[in-house]
Amino acid sequence: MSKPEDPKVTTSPHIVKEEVMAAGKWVRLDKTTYVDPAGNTRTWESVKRTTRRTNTDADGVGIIALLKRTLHKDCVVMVKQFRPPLGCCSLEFPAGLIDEGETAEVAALRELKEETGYKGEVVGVTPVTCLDPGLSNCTTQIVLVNINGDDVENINPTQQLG
Ligand SMILES: Nc1nc(=O)[nH]c2c1ncn2[C@H]1C[C@H](O)[C@@H](COP(=O)(O)OP(=O)(O)O)O1
Repeated sequence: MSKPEDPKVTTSPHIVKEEVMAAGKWVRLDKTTYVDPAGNTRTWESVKRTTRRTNTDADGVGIIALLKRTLHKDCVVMVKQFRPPLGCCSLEFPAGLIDEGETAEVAALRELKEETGYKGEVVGVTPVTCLDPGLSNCTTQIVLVNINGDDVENINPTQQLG
């Protein structure tokens, strides 16, 4: 039993090792062994994407795109798509993985064009965020984009999905 005069043990939490439990083409499941802040060695089941590019901290981008047109209220552009992990359609911000050599800004404009047909202009980018850190190290940057809806290129936008 510790006595009041005992020095308090402090530990910087850290990873000890990661073992692959299952691996697919897009994601893998790791057993992560780590030391917690109290100094206890524990394990955690962690999901990781296999596709993260070199020289980037973010796996993907989410795009908040504002469609601006003369004599119209501004609209936020959303996409509806079937999401296999959910087993149903999801209404969501346009999004996608960052390709090799792309910045978050470049990836955002490419994904916006592919998913909505709109040509946009980047007006802001967030730092890297992790949306579900208890499950996965998957990270995202949110990119803010304006779309000039009066531009002739944006009058009849067409998805360009592969
Ligand atoms: N977790 C995934 N499982 C898959 O079987 N396939 C996946 C996963 N994540 C991405 N992909 C595939 C699906 C697309 O062909 C490409 C690009 O995806 P992304 O850029 O993320 O675009 P969205 O489908 O709009 O998210 O990767």
